[in-house]
Amino acid sequence: MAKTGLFFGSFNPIHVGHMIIASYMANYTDLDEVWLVVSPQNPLKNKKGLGNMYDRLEMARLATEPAENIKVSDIEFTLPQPSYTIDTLTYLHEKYPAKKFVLIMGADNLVSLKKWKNYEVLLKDYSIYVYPRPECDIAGWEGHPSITFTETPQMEISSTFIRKAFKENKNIQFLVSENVIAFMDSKNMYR
Ligand SMILES: Nc1ncnc2c1ncn2[C@@H]1O[C@H](COP(=O)(O)OP(=O)(O)OP(=O)(O)O)[C@@H](O)[C@H]1O
Ligand SMILES: O=C(O)c1ccc[n+]([C@@H]2O[C@H](COP(=O)([O-])O)[C@@H](O)[C@H]2O)c1
Repeated sequence: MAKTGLFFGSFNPIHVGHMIIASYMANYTDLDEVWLVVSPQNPLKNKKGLGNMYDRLEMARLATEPAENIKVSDIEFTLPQPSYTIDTLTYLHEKYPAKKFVLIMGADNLVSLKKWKNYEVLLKDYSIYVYPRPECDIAGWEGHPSITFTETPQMEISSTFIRKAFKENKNIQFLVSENVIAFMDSKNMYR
């Protein structure tokens, strides 16, 4: 059964930090592929400054185009908003019965997982691959049967940083793919 890792995010825009994680999970774990699931709106985040979801999807597609085992998904675009991960997983499970879905998340998300909708069901029914984030205390989660801690390399960068830098006309050449920068320019995004 194909094992597919799901990496959820706003990707506003996608940056090298996201790409390192997707690439590590797709090539250095037992996952066969990774899907970047573009969230129309994160249930715990403010909508202000959020780029159009189709533009965010296109940027994620452009950035991952060269990687055969990384794909992008717009599955949450048609589901009720804000998108709760458990609802998306349930939907995907029904739509793709031949795939085994694994949730990918940062240690920062693990710390707040108990605030997520139906997190007990999520932990009971799905495996979660966790990548490290600085200063995140994962105490209490060690040895949990559904959780695998990975040694994903870390790159401290955020989309917020990228949007600000781009607005100020600073160089983001090695932080965002060239074709994504061209797309942001052509659409006059984040200015
Ligand atoms: N540099 C990074 N290293 C590891 N994980 C990251 C990094 N940046 C973001 N993530 C994680 O990737 C997922 C998707 O991120 P998201 O699209 O919300 O980006 P972000 O860079 O945190 O955005 P923003 O700055 O707009 O809040 C989240 O779980 C987030 O914690
Ligand atoms: O399901 C939930 O209750 C829930 C609560 C917060 C976040 N999420 C998911 O986690 C993803 C990453 O969140 P964040 O805050 O680290 O960007 C986000 O895109 C959502 O899909 C999900």
